[in-house]
Amino acid sequence: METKLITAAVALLLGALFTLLLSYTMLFSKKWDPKGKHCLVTGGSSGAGRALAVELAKAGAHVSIVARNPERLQKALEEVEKARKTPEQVFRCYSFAVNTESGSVAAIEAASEPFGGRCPDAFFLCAGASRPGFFIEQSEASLKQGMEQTYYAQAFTALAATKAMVKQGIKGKVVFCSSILGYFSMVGYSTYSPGKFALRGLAETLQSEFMLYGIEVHLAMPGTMYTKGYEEENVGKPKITLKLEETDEGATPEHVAGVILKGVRNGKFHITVDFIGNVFRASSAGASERNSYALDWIHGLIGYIALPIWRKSVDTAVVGHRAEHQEYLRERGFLSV
Ligand SMILES: NC(=O)C1=CN([C@@H]2O[C@H](COP(=O)(O)OP(=O)(O)OC[C@H]3O[C@@H](n4cnc5c(N)ncnc54)[C@H](OP(=O)(O)O)[C@@H]3O)[C@@H](O)[C@H]2O)C=CC1
Ligand SMILES: CCCCCCCCCCCCCCCC(=O)[C@@H](N)CO
Repeated sequence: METKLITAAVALLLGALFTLLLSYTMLFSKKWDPKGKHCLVTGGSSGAGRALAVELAKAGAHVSIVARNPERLQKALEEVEKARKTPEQVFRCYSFAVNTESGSVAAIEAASEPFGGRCPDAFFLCAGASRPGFFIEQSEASLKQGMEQTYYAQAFTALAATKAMVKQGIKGKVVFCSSILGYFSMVGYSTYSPGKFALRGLAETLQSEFMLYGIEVHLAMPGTMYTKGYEEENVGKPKITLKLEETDEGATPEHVAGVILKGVRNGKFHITVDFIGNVFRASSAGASERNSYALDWIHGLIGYIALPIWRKSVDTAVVGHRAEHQEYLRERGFLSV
C-alpha cells in the first residue's frame, strides 16, 4: 500500500517537474520582432491579409501588400498608412497574381526594389478564396481552380520567397494561412479543404527542410472570419454547410490578425485562433511541434471526447438533409426524375 502511494507521489512529482521544465524552456524560446523588418503580405488588400498588414505597420515594420485588384490595394494601403509609427517605414502595394511562380517572383522583385534589391524578411501568405458547393456539381476545371485558390495561391509565393531568401542569405519567415478546414472537413468543401490540407503538408515539409537555412515556417489555421471573402463564399454555399457552420462563432479579421502575429512573434508553428482551433490542432498534431505541453494534452483530451460526438451530429444533420438535397438536385436539373 505504502509503496504504491510513494510510486504515485514520485510519478506525480516527475510529471509536474517535466511540465515545469518544458514551460520554462518555452518561456525562454526566442521571440521575433517585426519592428524594422520588411514584411510582404499577399492578399493584403482585404480581410485577414489587410488586417495583418495594419498590425505589422503598427508594430513598426515596413509593409508591402500584394493582390490583383489595384483599387482595393490602394484603399488598403491608406489603412496601412494610418497605422504608421515612424516616418522611416516604407509602405507599398503591388498588383500581381501570386498563384503562379512567375507572378510571385515578379511581386517579390518589385517589392525588393525600394530596399536596394533586398528581398523581404517575412512573407505572410494570405491570398486565397473559397467557393463551396457539392462535389457532384464540380468539374475538372472547378477542382483545379479550387487548388489554384488555396494551395497554389500560397505555395508559389513560398517557393519564390525561399529561393530569394536563400540566395541572399536572409534568415526570414514564411507564414501560411490555411484554415481549420485544413484539419478536418465536411459537406460542401471539396474544392477548398484539399488545398488547405495540402498547405499543411507543405508547411510540415518546409518546417523541417528550412532548418537547412534558418528560415522559420508558421501555419495559421483560423476558423470563420467576417471578411469580404466570407460574404462572397456564402453566396453559393450549400444550406447544409451554412447550418453546420453555425457552431463556429467566427471572429473579425482584426482579431485573427492579432492572434496570428502573436503566434509568429512567439515562434509557434501551428497557430490556431480559438478554442475550437486548439481542439482540432491538439487532436491532429501528429509529430508537429506542440504549442504548449501543459495545455495541449487537455485540448487533446477534450477533442478525444467531444469530436466524435460532434462528428456524429454532423452525420445526422447530413442524413437529415437527404430529402431536401434530392429536391435541390431535381431543381438544378441534375436528376431527370
Ligand atoms: N474568411 C474566412 O472565413 C476564412 C478564410 N481563410 C483563409 O484566409 C485567407 C484570407 O481570407 P479572407 O480575408 O476571408 O479573404 P478575402 O477574400 O477578404 O481576401 C483575399 C485576398 O487575397 C487576394 N487574392 C486572392 N487570390 C489572389 C491571387 N491569385 N493573387 C493575388 N492575390 C489574391 C485578394 O485580392 P484580389 O482578389 O484583388 O487579388 C484579397 O486581397 C484566405 O487564404 C482564406 O482561404 C481561412 C479560414 C477562414
Ligand atoms: C469541442 C469541439 C466542437 C467542434 C465544433 C466544430 C465546429 C466547426 C464548424 C465549421 C467551421 C468551418 C469554418 C470554415 C472557415 C473557412 O475556412 C471558410 N470560411 C472558408 O471557406
